[in-house]
Amino acid sequence: MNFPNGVGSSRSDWQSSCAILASKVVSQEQPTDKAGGADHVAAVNGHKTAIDLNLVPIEKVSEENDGGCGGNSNNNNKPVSKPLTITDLSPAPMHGSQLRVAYQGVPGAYSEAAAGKAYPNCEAIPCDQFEVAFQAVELWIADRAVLPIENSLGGSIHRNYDLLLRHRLHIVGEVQLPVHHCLLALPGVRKEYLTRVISHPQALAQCELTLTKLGLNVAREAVDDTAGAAEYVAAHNLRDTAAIASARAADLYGMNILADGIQDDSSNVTRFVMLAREPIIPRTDRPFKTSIVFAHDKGTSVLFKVLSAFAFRNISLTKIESRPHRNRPIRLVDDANVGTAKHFEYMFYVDFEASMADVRAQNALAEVQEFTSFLRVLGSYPMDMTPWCPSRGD
Ligand SMILES: O=C(O)C(=O)C[C@]1(C(=O)O)C=C[C@@H](O)C=C1
Repeated sequence: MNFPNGVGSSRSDWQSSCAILASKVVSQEQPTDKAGGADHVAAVNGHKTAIDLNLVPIEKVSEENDGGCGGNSNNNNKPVSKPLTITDLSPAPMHGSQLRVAYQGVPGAYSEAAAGKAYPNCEAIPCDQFEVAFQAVELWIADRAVLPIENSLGGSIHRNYDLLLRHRLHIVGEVQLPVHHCLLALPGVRKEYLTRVISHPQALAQCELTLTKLGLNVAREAVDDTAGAAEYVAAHNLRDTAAIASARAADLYGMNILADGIQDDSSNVTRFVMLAREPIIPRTDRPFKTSIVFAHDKGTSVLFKVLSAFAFRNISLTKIESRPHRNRPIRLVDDANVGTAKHFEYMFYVDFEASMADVRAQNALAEVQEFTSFLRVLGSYPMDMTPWCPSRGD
C-alpha cells in the first residue's frame, strides 16, 4: 500500500490511513469493543447514573495536555476514591467539562501522578486493572487512560503491550515520570520487625538491590499497585509488613517512611502512554513519535528488511519489543491438513522518532507493509521532551 504524500496533513487523510491499516487488523483480531447502543446504568465510585451510550455528550478536546487533571492527584482533602472494578463497567455517567483520566491503581499510585502530569486538571479515575482502564475509555466512562509501558530499570510492562493490541484505543501522547520509591511501614514499626515487603512487581524489581543492602532479606510479595500495597498494610494493621510506594501514598494512608529513595538507581523513570478513542492529528512542527505493531508470516530476513526501511530514511527507532502471537500458537502446514504445532511466533512493537505526517514515515510504513502480514499504527503523538531530574515522584 502506498501512502500519498501529505497524508496526515488533514484529519480525514490521517484517519483514512489509520482505517486502511486497521482494516488488516479487523480481519485478524477479535474485536473487543464493548460499547454498544444499549442503555446502561452506571455505578462509578458509588454514583449511579442511567445513560444511553449513544447520547453521551462528548467533550471535544482539540489538543492533548489540555484537559487538566489534579482531582485525586493533588487534593488531600478529597476522599480517596475506590478503584473501578470489572463489574462497574456497564455504565457510563454523564460528565462535565473536566477531562476524566483512567489509571490503574489507587490514589497515590505513580500512574495517578502520571495522569496528573499528562493532564494537569483532570479528574483521575482509579481502576483496579489495566484492562478496566482500557474499557473505561471504550465505554466513555473516561476520556483518556494513562498506562505505564516501560521502566528504565524494570523494562517493559508486557501486559499493556498485549492490551494495546486487543483494544482499539489510540496512543495520543506519552509522559515520562521519575519514580522515587519509599519504604513505608505503620507508625512505630522498625525495620527489624519486618518479615515481608509488598508492592507492584515493577517496584519490587526496581528496589531489589537496595532492599538487600538495607538488610531486608525478607519475603517479597507482588500486589496490583504500589499505593494499593500501602493501603493494604494500613487497612490490615500489618506490623510485620512494609510497602514500597510513593511519599504521597504514605500521607494518604497514614504510613511512616522508613527509607527514602530506595530505587536501585536514582535515574528511575517510567514511561506512560496516554490513550484515547480517536487518534490525534500528527504534526511536523514538533518532535513526534509513532508506535506500530506488526507480524509476519514467512520469508527470510523480514525483521532486517523492516528495520532497514527506517534506517534508510534516517528514522531512529526508540524501542522494539516482541510478544508471543497469542492468536496463532498452532498452524496447519500441509495439504493433508496435518496440524503441526508452531510456537514462538511473535508480534513486534516498534516505536520510531517521526510523525505520520512526515513523508519519510509514510514511505517507511508503505515498505514495511510489503513484508508483513499484519500492521497497525498504534498512534503518532508528541514526544515527551521534558528534561527531568531525580526527584520525589509523588
Ligand atoms: O503501582 C503503581 O504505583 C503504578 O503506577 C504502576 C507502576 C508500573 O506498572 O510500573 C508504575 C510506575 C512504577 O514503575 C511502578 C509501578
